Amino acid sequence: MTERIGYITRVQSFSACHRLHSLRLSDEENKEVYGKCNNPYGHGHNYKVEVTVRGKIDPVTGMVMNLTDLKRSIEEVIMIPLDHKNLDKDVPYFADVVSTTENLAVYIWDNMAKALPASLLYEIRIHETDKNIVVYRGE
Ligand SMILES: Nc1nc2c(c(=O)[nH]1)N=C([C@H](O)[C@H](O)COP(=O)(O)OP(=O)(O)OP(=O)(O)O)CN2
Ligand SMILES: [Zn+2]
Repeated sequence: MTERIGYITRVQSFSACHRLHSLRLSDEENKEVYGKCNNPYGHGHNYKVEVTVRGKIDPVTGMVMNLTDLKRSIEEVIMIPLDHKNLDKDVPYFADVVSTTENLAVYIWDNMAKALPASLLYEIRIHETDKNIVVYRGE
């Protein structure tokens, strides 16, 4: 029987605040690079994350993986550590990593890759706003 490859995606929203500020730049350089997003009071987003896995459609179960299991991993990797948090202060990873959406995608990728069966994770897509979207595929 021909092997069929499928892609399945689960979408999860969460809210968090952050400030763009690099410890490797001076205060002046931070203002120059990040502009209003370097404001010391920070700002918030309603992030929308799409987690996509790629794999063989099992001929017996009809699934690439059970979406209920994907939902559980997303809860552990995204919702518990990130929802209603200050990314820079509450998430140790961002103590010395700038909380850009690119770096947030890398953080989610690394932790989802550990939580899912080997090689299933295909893509993390984050909508930071309606207009700003970041994609990371583990490269
Ligand atoms: N490469 C990146 N650039 C920027 C990031 C980022 O994560 N990666 N983040 C920001 C800010 O955090 C900020 O969230 C951008 O918000 P804002 O400019 O308000 O968003 P919009 O572009 O959607 O707003 P409009 O003014 O309505 O166009 C900045 N850069
Ligand atoms: Zn922001």
